[in-house]
Amino acid sequence: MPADARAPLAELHPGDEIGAVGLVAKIRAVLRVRDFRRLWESMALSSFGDWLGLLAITATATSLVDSFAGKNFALGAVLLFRLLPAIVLGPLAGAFADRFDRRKTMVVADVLRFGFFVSIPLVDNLVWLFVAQFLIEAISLFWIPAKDAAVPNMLRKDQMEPANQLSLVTTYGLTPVAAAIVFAVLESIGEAVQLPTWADDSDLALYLNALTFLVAAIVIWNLPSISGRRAQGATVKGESFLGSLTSGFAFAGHTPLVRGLVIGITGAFTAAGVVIATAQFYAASLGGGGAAYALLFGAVFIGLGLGIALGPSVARDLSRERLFGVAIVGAGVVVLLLAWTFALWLALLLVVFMGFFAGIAYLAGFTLLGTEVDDNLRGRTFALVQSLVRAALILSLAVVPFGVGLFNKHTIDLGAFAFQLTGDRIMLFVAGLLAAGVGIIAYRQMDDGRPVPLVADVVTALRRDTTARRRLARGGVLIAFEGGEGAGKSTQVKRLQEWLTAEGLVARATFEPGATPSGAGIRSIVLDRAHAGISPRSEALLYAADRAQHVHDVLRPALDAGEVVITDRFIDSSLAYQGAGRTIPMDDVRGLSRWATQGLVPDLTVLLDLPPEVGLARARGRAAADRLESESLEFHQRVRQTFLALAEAEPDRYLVLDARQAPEELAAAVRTRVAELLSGLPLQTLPGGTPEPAPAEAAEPSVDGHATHHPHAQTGPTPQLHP
Ligand SMILES: Nc1ncnc2c1ncn2[C@@H]1O[C@H](COP(=O)(O)OP(=O)(O)OP(=O)(O)O)[C@@H](O)[C@H]1O
Ligand SMILES: Cc1cn([C@H]2C[C@H](O)[C@@H](COP(=O)(O)O)O2)c(=O)[nH]c1=O
Repeated sequence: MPADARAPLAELHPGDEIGAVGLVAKIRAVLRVRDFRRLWESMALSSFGDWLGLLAITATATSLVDSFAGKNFALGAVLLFRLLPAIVLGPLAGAFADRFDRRKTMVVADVLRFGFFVSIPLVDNLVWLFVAQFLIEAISLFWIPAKDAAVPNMLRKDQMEPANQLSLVTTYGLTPVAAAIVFAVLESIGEAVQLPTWADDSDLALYLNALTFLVAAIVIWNLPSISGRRAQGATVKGESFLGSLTSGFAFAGHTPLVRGLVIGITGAFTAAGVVIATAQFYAASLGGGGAAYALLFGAVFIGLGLGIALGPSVARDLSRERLFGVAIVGAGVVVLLLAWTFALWLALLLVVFMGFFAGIAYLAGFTLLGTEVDDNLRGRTFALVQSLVRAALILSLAVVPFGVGLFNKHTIDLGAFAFQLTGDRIMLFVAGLLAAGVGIIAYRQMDDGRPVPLVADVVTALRRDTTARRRLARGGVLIAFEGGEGAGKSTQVKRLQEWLTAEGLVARATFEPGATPSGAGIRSIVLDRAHAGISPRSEALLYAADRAQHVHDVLRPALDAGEVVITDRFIDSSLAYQGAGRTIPMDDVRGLSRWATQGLVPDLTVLLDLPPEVGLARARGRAAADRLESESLEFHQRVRQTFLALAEAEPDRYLVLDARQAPEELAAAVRTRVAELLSGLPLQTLPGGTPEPAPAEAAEPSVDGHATHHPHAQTGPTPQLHP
């Protein structure tokens, strides 16, 4: 077809799609947002301080008592005082974060934490240590929801997931390691050098920790964007503090998505508490003692890290609502398996998997809270979750030892196989059931009623099978025609569209390159013989750009509406012409096209195969040769061989026809195959199966530049087709 012979189908739409970009690039992009970067830096500093503080406080607490029991009591009390305030103060802190200037809340909290941390070594007394610890935790409860609620205002919705990945890896991966190293260094300095009494033992670590909060306060003070609209004062007009507290609870209770998240997160943390509380008994039962315990502990963190880092890309196509429930159920199933595992190596492997699922669920839940909850309720929602999480942890840590003691040891004799059933394993089993149960409940609460069955959704998402996913989502059908010059593609596309329309289906004919206004510009560049100097790579990029716009403006909307879309050329043309013709590595061309189309693959590709000399002669009978038609015969032979090789690699998805046959014969063969393909699919049908007055109308663009849906069309089962 001549370079300028095609009419544009749709106007350029200004919205840009975000492509599949690597995690590092996404994180870099997030860090380029100045205010988020500063907040992240200060959060990293505070988190480092927190871990250092925990190490220093536990060391100080145990150093302040002498007996073994006393040391254990002091250690337990430190952890209890860390968790306790959240239960009482968490919801209040959330209402505070939603009502008042979040920046001021965070700065005041950091300054107070600085003061209390400095006071611990100065007062040097166990009771004050507990009091200070309680107060620091209580203050942190105001800082955390203010920060969590502020972040979504700094970033785009699609940036929340990488931002959370970065925050979680920083808080649970980088800063604890850094804190442990610094703590060890400070401890050895304390041992090597004679220090004054106000700076001995773990005091240096506590002072350094205090300093981190002061620096964080200064950084946050200089970030006015954290305040947002709250800079002008309280924003919840006409609502008392108590009122906003209760409306926060009501929101969480009555919004299925949030209810599902709260149930899922709380249940998962209860189960996590059980796993933590039984870990030492379990490690002992594996015969590994303290070393096994340390290994299991490390394995959880490896799993968590992998889940947080890789989860979003592994399950890229799955909705986060579904991913959340599925991941909790996954973690629960692994815990159930752990309860019956007696080999250390297997237990370690399962624990990595458990951490992996837990990491995915945590990231998905946290991201959903940030993206789906309105700014004016976000603080309360985050705070409610953190209170429940801590309460769940305390409860399971307190109750589980009784459960373990209660069941004690029983030997189960199955004749050929006897094993010991211990309380810790029974508790683990209960934890697994609990996690799987809450995962299912959360999934049910949060499911948005999409018609795609869960298992098929998960399997196709993991396989990246976009075609199957489109089918599952009751999307339309994409048919591509491929072949060399003059093979008869345009002729067959037109015939097929006319037949489908006569059969009562909404069928859209389109083409590449040039089906959009910007694509038309690209078409005239790539096909104009005057542009002889275009390099192969730039040619490949031009075709990919045309395709990206084509998918965005024409193919996607039409497929989403359930139409049958027939395109004259698609990805295979790039592989054949730019890959084989221009000898660009196939994988590069494939990657480029995949990126441009976001993985869109035709349901059927009809290859009209013709010796290039015949096709070129046909094309030349029609118009003067364009830039690509003017290429050598060897070039066109490579193109033909590549088309054939692509079809050979996937015979089920291709229909290869000898294009030397008469147009009618070809059209009949195409109809037979398409009738088979469409049989029973729910597609857009014309009212009463009435044929369209003019076939081209179905492909008319709307005024906003997007493909239109036929005004009277409806989605229904495909009528019996008559090939
Ligand atoms: N089966 C056929 N046998 C003989 N001639 C045909 C056949 N199909 C189409 N033609 C003729 O060959 C020419 C090219 O056909 P058509 O435009 O459909 O091919 P095309 O593959 O779309 O070409 P291009 O790749 O240049 O866009 C037209 O003149 C058309 O009438
Ligand atoms: C999509 C696509 C096309 N080409 C080439 C193939 C043809 O020579 C022209 C298009 O002309 P037609 O008359 O519309 O068939 O462009 C290509 O090289 N790479 C592609 O991806």
